[in-house]
Amino acid sequence: MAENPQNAPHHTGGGADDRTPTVIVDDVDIVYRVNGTGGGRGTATAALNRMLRRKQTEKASGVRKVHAVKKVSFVAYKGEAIGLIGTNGSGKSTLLKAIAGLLPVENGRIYTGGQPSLLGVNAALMNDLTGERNIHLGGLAMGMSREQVKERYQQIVDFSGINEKGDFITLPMRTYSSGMAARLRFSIAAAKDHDVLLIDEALATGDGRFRKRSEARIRELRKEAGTVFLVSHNNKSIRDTCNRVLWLERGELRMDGPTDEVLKEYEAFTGDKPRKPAAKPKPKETKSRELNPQGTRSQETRSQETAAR
Ligand SMILES: Nc1ncnc2c1ncn2[C@@H]1O[C@H](COP(=O)(O)OP(=O)(O)OP(=O)(O)O)[C@@H](O)[C@H]1O
Repeated sequence: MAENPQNAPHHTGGGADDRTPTVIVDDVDIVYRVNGTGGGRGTATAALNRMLRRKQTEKASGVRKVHAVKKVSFVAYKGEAIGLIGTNGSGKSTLLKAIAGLLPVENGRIYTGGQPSLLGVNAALMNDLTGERNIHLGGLAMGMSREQVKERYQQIVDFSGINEKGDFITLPMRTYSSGMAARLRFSIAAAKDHDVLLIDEALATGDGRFRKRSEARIRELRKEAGTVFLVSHNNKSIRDTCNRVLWLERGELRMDGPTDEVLKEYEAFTGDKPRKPAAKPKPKETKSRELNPQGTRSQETRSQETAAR
């Protein structure tokens, strides 16, 4: 990597002693452009005007910008498993895609050491091909040799658990449930040792047993000196697998640090678990209500109020 990691902001997470950086995200903005949000049509004169006034072209032709990631900076190191959390639409998947090189950045730079692999619930496998063929093609697409794929084939099938309920691996993927397909995708990706593995909600679709297996594999991948990024709304999965958490909110990096510290703040923010136990309600005071940061009452406050009635 060309950039000097000293220039990048310091983070409080950690665990890796050798501190070899694998991903550097330096002051990155990512902007989507959505076409066709304006009037769209118009007269030939209006079209000519748009062409002549280039500065106004985007607005006039109905292109709307969505600023999905704003001035985000961090450095990821070998051996780290980093959870990306944040409420819906906060920019987690967008940032992951940009690290994978699938989205351009508007400003700033992303440097990666090694090849990042994005494993998402939408990762492309061929629906009309059997699970077996998809394992072969997926393995080759990730850069494994034919021999390596052959060698690991059975391990992938066993890990996925696809054949636990019958010989499904020789059936086309379109006959799989969404959970089965997600398991196969994860199993293919996890068969390879990755420099940087990016996982987007893949664990959400598997059942409890599969999730445990996957979490164990993520820990293994960390030990094998890779870096794992995990986007998830399941705080338990993040707690069990990650040593560091980045919290994005409205596209901005709100917190970066050790898992427990960040999750504690995040849970207080979302109202999942209030930071402090709520004070005992005074029976006659019905007007004052504890609000969480979104302005909604927390579950606990509500049940205390109900109990007080
Ligand atoms: N293809 C797209 N075109 C335009 N805007 C998009 C596109 N994809 C995402 N966005 C917008 O970018 C912002 C961030 O979206 P993103 O999917 O990265 O959030 P997220 O944190 O992964 O959300 P979730 O937890 O719901 O999956 C949102 O405002 C979303 O509407």
